[in-house]
Amino acid sequence: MFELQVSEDGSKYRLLGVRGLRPVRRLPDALLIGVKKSGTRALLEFLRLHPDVRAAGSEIHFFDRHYHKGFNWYRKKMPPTIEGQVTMEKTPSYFVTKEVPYRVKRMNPDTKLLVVVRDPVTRAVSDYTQAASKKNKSGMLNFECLAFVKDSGYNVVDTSWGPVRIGVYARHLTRWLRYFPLRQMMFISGERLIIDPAAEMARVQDFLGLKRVVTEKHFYFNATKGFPCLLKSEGRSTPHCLGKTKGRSHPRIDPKALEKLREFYKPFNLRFYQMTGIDFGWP
Ligand SMILES: Nc1ncnc2c1ncn2[C@@H]1O[C@H](COP(=O)(O)OS(=O)(=O)O)[C@@H](OP(=O)(O)O)[C@H]1O
Repeated sequence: MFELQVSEDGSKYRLLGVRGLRPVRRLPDALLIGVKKSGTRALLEFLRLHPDVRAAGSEIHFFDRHYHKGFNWYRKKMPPTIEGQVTMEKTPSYFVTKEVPYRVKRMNPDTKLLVVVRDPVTRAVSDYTQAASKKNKSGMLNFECLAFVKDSGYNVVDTSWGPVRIGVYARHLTRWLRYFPLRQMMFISGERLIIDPAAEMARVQDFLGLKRVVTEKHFYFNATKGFPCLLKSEGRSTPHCLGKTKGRSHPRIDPKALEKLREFYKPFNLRFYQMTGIDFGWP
């Protein structure tokens, strides 16, 4: 029951003690790969309530931006864990970045992959709302101008615009399925995560092989915020909600533009339902 660990330079051996009792930084067992603006922060915060889950707090962007720094750099960004605990990281851009599936497979072909998805139309509006909140408002075109090709009268969707492109989930998933079997991926409805977080958490904990510790007793619905919030969590004795950048009010968008965007997404959504075997029920 003693563990030998190779030191950083690979030359010396050190006796660590009883296997698994000393917390060490490990590469993630599970990744929350997306999708941006679908509820990824909420899911990660809910998972962190579990004593057997340890997750990096911020988005590390290893597989899309820092890959050249190597796996050891990435490992050092992870929280220390003891054996049996699940190490996690979330970076929502992983789902839509071409190179990422291959790189994750190289790290560990058994990595479990979690994907939160939300109606791509509201997701696009949420993405736009975030971008607009960062810019000075006068410098930002309105949603309708950005989502459609100029002078097309809402008839041609601009698929090169990030907030639109990200929502074509079937296309991104096709890439992941070249490297990972579907059974290694779990899809979580962003809508259900708001309506019934405990039920979604039960499924997620099962998928990760964890005891169902996070249950309805951890949540309450905060009517002012309009979202489920947490009754208690590690290091906090008082109830709290996610920050004010989560659950922003969205601008009014021309209903005709929204309708056209819904039409655009329909075949991709149906394809996504077929691929995952889940009907997400988006209008
Ligand atoms: N419990 C709870 N509290 C607050 N917000 C919640 C919650 N559950 C899901 N959501 C939805 O999460 C949306 C933000 O998604 P992400 O966390 O994935 O955004 S990000 O990609 O990390 O920026 C955010 O989008 P907006 O409503 O557009 O701000 C929320 O709708």
